[in-house]
Amino acid sequence: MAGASGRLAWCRCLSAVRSPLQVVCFPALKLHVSGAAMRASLKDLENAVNQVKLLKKDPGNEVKLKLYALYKQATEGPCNMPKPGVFDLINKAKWEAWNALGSLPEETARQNYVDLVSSLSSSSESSSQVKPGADKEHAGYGTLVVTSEDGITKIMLNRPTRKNAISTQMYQEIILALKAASQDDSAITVLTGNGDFYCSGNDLTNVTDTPLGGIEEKAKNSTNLLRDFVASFIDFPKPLIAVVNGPAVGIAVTLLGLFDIVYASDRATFHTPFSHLGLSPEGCSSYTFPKIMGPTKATEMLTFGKKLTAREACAQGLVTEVFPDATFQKEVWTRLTAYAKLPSNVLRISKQVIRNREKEKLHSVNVEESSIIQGRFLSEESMNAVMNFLSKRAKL
Ligand SMILES: CCCCC/C=C/C(=O)SCCNC(=O)CCNC(=O)[C@H](O)C(C)(C)COP(=O)(O)OP(=O)(O)OC[C@H]1O[C@@H](n2cnc3c(N)ncnc32)[C@H](O)[C@@H]1OP(=O)(O)O
Repeated sequence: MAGASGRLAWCRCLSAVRSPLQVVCFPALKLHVSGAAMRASLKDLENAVNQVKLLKKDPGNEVKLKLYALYKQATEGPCNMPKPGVFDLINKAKWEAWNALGSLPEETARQNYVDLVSSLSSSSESSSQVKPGADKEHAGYGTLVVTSEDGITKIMLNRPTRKNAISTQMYQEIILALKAASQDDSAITVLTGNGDFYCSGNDLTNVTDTPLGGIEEKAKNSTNLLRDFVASFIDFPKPLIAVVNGPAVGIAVTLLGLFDIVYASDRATFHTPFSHLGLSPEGCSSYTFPKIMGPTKATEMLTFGKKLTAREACAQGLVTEVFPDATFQKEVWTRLTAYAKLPSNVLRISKQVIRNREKEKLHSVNVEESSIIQGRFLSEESMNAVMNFLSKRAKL
């Protein structure tokens, strides 16, 4: 079906995504998927394409890429183009957006396109009037988008082209964002990812900025950062909710044991390949995982790197509830908005009653895990694994 409609979409996107710089600079939008009945027709798709032209507000390049990818998937099926070269940034971004949809059925892509346009149209209509409670974006973050609205502070990991890998800057910004959220007047705090991944874990290029003190100093700095980062989750005083919008890897998975609720799209997977990377468990998972799922299931994940589907993770208690990807955002945010209306002081007290007696233990586990991993950072296995990834010889 790679006919005129496909070529039209390509041209449309070429004019929409003007420069790679804009892809980075436009603020990311919330992609609320409407819960409209499934099965948009071809006519609905055509109407939605026309509606895009009438939007009053530029939706930003992230959304345009998403629209492009959904349109291509809806009209041509899974990505059928060769990956563009590294310097062809615009076409590479488009290719990645389309390719990320994998084997999503054409009808689902069509429905998602129509839903996305309808959510953009309604937000574009209301954006001309400043209404109370409208999204308030917190300034000053380079790797996150942090917003507060309707009693919810949302911390969104925002490096979608790196699958939201956690760079050194992102570790530091998450610590700061959690600190700020712990003191703001929101009732609950949510961590989620922008794009098709929740988070691909530690950014493996973090090791490349070795300080003057050499790799020993690098290992020490990384360990201190890891310990402080995990401590900020242990100490977080209000309900902390993970909205796992896609695959999660490494530290993004282990930390889930410190969250109060974990909602996952059925597209999400949970993978902790520490042994493959020459590393040892962190994020207090050596303690929380055996408690959550029992020691043998924890060993399969943490020692042998077994990757779980969202449904498996839910059956094992790591995930609270799984939602179909097509309605994930709508269902989860509807539920969270209702939860956030409960009295915020009671939510805080309730969390602390449930969690506080474990806090001391968790801090001591964190210190112990961090000291063990410091040795692992310097091991030959770990360095080889990182080098293999960086030289593109290995992927999980
Ligand atoms: C403070 C220290 C803490 C230390 C504790 C360690 C904790 C951990 O989290 S261990 C786990 C670390 N994570 C990984 O090993 C994941 C590595 N990434 C991958 O295997 C894959 O990228 C993937 C499976 C996550 C996704 O594959 P795919 O869908 O095919 O997408 P790409 O590989 O093309 O990714 C796009 C782009 O993003 C780069 N990237 C993805 N993840 C990472 C990462 N974790 N670190 C650095 N870079 C990452 C990837 O290299 C691609 O870049 P380009 O090729 O330049 O486009």
